[in-house]
Amino acid sequence: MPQKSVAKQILARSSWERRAEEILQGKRYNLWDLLEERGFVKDTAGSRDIIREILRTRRIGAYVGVDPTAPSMHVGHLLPLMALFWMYMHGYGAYTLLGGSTVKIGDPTDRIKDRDPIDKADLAMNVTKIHYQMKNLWLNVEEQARRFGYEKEWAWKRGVVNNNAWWNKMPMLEVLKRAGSLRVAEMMTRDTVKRKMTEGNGVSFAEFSYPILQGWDWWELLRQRQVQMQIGGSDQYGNIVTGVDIIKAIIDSEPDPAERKRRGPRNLLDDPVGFTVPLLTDSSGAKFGKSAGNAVWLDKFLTSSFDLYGYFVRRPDADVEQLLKLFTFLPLSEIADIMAKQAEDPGKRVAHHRLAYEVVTLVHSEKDAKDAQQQHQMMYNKDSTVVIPPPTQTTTAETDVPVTPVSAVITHQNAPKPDIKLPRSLIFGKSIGRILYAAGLCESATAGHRIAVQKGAYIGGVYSDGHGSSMNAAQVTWTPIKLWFPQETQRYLIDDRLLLLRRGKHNVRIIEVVSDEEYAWLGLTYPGQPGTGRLRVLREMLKALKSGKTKPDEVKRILAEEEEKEKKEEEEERKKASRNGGFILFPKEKSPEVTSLEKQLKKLLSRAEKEAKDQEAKDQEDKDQEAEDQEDKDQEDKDKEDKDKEDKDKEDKNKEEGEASF
Ligand SMILES: Nc1ncnc2c1ncn2[C@@H]1O[C@H](COP(=O)(O)OP(=O)(O)OP(=O)(O)O)[C@@H](O)[C@H]1O
Ligand SMILES: N[C@@H](Cc1ccc(O)cc1)C(=O)O
Repeated sequence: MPQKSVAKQILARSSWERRAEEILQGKRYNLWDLLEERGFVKDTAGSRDIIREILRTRRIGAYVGVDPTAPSMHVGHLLPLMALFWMYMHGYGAYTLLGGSTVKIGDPTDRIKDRDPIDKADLAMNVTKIHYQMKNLWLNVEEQARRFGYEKEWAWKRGVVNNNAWWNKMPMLEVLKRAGSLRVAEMMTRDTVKRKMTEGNGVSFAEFSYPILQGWDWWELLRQRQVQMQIGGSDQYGNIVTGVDIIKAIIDSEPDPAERKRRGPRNLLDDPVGFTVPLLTDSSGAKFGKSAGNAVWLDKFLTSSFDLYGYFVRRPDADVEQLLKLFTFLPLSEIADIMAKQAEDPGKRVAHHRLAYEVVTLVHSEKDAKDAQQQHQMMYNKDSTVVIPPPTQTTTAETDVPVTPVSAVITHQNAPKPDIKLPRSLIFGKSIGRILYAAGLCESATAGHRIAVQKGAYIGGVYSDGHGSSMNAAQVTWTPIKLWFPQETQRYLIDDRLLLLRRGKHNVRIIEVVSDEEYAWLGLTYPGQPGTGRLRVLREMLKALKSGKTKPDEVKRILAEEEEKEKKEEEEERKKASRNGGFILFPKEKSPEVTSLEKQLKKLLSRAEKEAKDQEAKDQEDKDQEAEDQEDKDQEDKDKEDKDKEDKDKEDKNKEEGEASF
């Protein structure tokens, strides 16, 4: 090991020892106390005192595992993850494990019915999506740590691991040899096993083995990264306890005498430990998650920032304080201040808005949180003030706060789906640059080509050479995209319907390839679709004409302008293409929809023109008639006036004559 690294490690160790001492003297808090005070700890595997002591004295690692049974994690997952994030921010190793192998068996915990097997394309999609979701979440945690004043040190460690990494090459014999001494009687007493045997269709060998796989994962992480702790939802208690037993069995069966010597006699502080967090449930008490179909997803494509924000703003008043403790990094003293403000005017839901803001900031971004807050303010909250929090710079000591149970009311049911649909003709016939543009991974087809030349984008899956090479769906491999011929792209299709593209490190698109008919029927268009600009304009014009909002002349003018613009753009693209090395440019073609719309518009235009002319003539007729009527009326009035005057003159004259005769 290089000297510099050794020196750093010695420094990190001595600072940890100093810190342990300060905790002992009460100058610092123990992270375990923070986790308990905030309500994260439900059950423990290992005694609380031992766990507390382990956390004080050792910079251990911890992990939370997630099986990719859906293309996104949900708000329920965030609960054990928040405990893990706290550990990271206090200097412990923190890892999220993606169950690329365990998902193929499926955790039977708390289920009576068998899980439906997951198909290859869905698995590849889920693994990819959750992998990048975890990575992005970690980047956001990094930012939140800074925002809340936790200073990152060299020794902070975090990571995303897929259990494929060991299961793909693990001989069964090795598992049986090392973990085989585990007694099954204990495992037979687990609730899930008992219930499946009495109320369900029995327990399969694979299901029975699931906790062993999970326990072995933990062992691998302990061996490779000092992960001594596992965290999970409270349904995971049985698996965590079995994991502890498996690890002990594996250690006891160590065949290497040197390793046995190195380990020495078992020390309680070396034992694997774990804890479960309370389960986030819906109002009926059902676990909030995929299987119950009541999940609020963390993926923006499945639950928008606006909806995620809305979900937290709608939590019952009685839950909001506890949710602030569980789902935010706000110090308890600040939460107390927020709750005091909330009590002054509960109608303003200051605490709810702060909770929503913090969660969206962590899961999506601060900008998304600000936008969502503004939108909510505009839509629902016209005259109430919503607090946009200033960036927090410091933490304050955590204090004792009683824990209340959390109940969550579910308002959402979102079905998982790929990010985007694209038509077959594009994937099978167009250049990769156009596909990148269509997938929203760059701002133009030309930029897409440039990215391909510079190898800045990747395609997921395994290149099929046509000789039966198949992919391991739970392990997506990425190949740099080159400026290849269009036919090349289709070879990366998974199950003939899914394409995975990535630009840079984290920008991933999961594309479902559908037939052109389905695409047209759904009324979808993609950026750069031939004739799309025209299609949109034609549709708009047709609507405007039908509603009578726009005159035919105006429509003609707009159409001519649009045509001119398209011509210019095409010319520009052609020039750029030849400047950049002259890659293949596909001629723009008119789609059948454009042709049919043009026909409809033409018909409608000529009808509208005729109607406009008729209307004009009618208007003129009406005008003439009106003028005539007015003339007649004027004449009538004049005649009446003349007659009245004549009558009055006559009357006056008679009056004068009468007066004279008296
Ligand atoms: N509602 C929840 N509250 C707290 N923790 C949860 C919740 N849902 C999931 N978790 C925890 O997140 C981790 C990963 O869970 P998992 O991947 O099995 O998701 P899940 O939603 O429980 O899946 P499924 O519904 O398919 O069983 C586990 O530790 C699990 O206990
Ligand atoms: N069994 C866990 C997921 C998991 C998978 C593998 C692990 O090593 C840990 C956890 C669940 O279903 O919630």
